[in-house]
Amino acid sequence: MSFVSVRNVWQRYGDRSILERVSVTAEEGEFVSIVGASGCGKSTFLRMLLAEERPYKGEISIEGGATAVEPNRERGVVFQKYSVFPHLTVRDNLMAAEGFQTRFGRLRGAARKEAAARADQMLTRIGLSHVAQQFPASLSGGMQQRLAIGQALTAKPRILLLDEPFGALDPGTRLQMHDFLMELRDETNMTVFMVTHDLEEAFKLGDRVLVFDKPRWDPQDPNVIGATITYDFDARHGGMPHQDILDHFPSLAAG
Ligand SMILES: Nc1ncnc2c1ncn2[C@@H]1O[C@H](COP(=O)(O)OP(=O)(O)OP(=O)(O)O)[C@@H](O)[C@H]1O
Repeated sequence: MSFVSVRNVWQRYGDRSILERVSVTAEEGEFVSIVGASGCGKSTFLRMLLAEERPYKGEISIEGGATAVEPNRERGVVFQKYSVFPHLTVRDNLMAAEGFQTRFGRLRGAARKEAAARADQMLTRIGLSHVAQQFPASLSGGMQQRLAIGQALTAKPRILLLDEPFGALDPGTRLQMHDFLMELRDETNMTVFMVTHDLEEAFKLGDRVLVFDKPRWDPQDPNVIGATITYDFDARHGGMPHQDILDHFPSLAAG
């Protein structure tokens, strides 16, 4: 039995077909990168893994059970896009992520002190110690992204969903965050699904790279056919280099 199993999943909004016949499995600890043209349903796929929305058709299961009825951190699925709370300071955001791991969602006494120490360590690792007492809205886009990643990672989820997590970062910070993510992944054996528009990043970080694309076009009505997984590349052991993919799928370069 696979850790994550997606079986013949379809999604529609009104009369628009977004995804169709999506089937894929992932083992625990796998890092799955997802690429594809803009608007082809990659974020929709992540939202269904989170159980934020239900598929129109088909089934998604995690460890053999259905995904949660509602987004639920206790199930161990965390989406970096939604993790930051605007009414909490940067430091409290990291503390709050730890709180989700406790049964009652609140840390007390010694546990709180230890969580505070870990939050401070995380602040150093993501380079936000100097803004610990500020609110997220006062941070730059790149800093907000770092906070979201730090917060999602603090929860040590079993499944981490990342939607273009490094998009707003300068190249140096981006490389640092890559290293940081890989370190934490090794420590926790979490399973990661990451959407990115950067093919090089997809192949560098991923064990696999899934390509979402429309298998065919209806020129009369482009909305009638949804996207699906057209390729599932092995990115380890010298899997197909991303340059070759660019040659085959120039549309991916445009993102
Ligand atoms: N709740 C919704 N209701 C109606 N349409 C939606 C909804 N969510 C997404 N869509 C539409 O579904 C399509 C797929 O959106 P989605 O965000 O999943 O694509 P994406 O591949 O992640 O795109 P991008 O790479 O640009 O982020 C888009 O055309 C979007 O406008």
